[in-house]
Amino acid sequence: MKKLLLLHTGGTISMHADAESAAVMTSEKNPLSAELDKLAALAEIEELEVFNLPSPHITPQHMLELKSIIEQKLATSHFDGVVITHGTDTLEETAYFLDLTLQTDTPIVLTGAMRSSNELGADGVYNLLTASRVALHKQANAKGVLVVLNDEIHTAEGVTKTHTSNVSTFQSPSYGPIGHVTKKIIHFHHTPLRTPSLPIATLEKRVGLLKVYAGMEPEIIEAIFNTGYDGIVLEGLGQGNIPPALVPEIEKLQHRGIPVVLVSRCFNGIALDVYGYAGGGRDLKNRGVHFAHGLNGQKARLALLAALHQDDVDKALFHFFQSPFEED
Ligand SMILES: NC(=O)C[C@H](N)C(=O)O
Repeated sequence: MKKLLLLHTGGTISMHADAESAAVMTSEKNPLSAELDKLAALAEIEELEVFNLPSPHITPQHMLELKSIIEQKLATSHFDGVVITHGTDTLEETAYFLDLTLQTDTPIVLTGAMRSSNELGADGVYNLLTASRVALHKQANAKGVLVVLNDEIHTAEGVTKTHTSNVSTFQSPSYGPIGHVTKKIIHFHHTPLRTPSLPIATLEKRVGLLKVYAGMEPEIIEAIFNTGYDGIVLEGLGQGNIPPALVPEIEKLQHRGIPVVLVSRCFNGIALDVYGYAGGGRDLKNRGVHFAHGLNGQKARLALLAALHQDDVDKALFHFFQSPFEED
């Protein structure tokens, strides 16, 4: 029989709606634990409650702790797959952090739910079942960390939460899902390219994320670096541009050795060094700004955070943000 490691971290999938107020609340006893008989035919399950947190309470420190537990479990016993239940609000960030920092071919699949355990149409147990089927499937090997909800299989790198409440909230805007789950078969139709990994053991640095807007005031950036950030990600405009008033602040950051990474605030596409005007992508690249090539802001923030913890930060920034995208 196959072996599955099931790790709970909290989120709506582990919550219930209060009978009186209808507010969705953290459950003392995880409602999923009473449903494990539904997975019994698939595998022998080892279940562990790592946290019981709503996902807005999850920090990179929790992600690091989760990563260490996975490493330790995979080093001491054989598991055919790992499933992690997680709140959906920051699920993509934990998935991407694990994808960046873990080095294993064992399938690791995150799942969650949009409706809590006792709500009509609750999607948690169903998502847990399909995520487990994917994690135990031989084709899930060596595909990096995956996210499975609503019968779709997404990569940690591509996926994002796109809707506040709809059960089909998880989408990969640039590439679509890499596979689908049906009642009978699991159909992988794409093989993702693996992202370069940035292994880390500790977290001491701070990286901020700012959304750029028309007429953005330079004082915001000044305020950020006066409060001790080690790196900044800007969600720029369009193909990767910012208002010219911000450029002197970007220069100050460069002089202080604080790396700046640029992504686009657009929902789809890649930030690039196309425009040569003041604050345009070409101008920013010439000033040493790094481009995150299709990552969204919250994931670029984690990539920069991980890069800042490498022994040779410049090499890590180049290795991660530049070299994989250069044409021969
Ligand atoms: N659907 C969910 O899981 C949302 C919840 N606020 C969480 O992320 O914990």
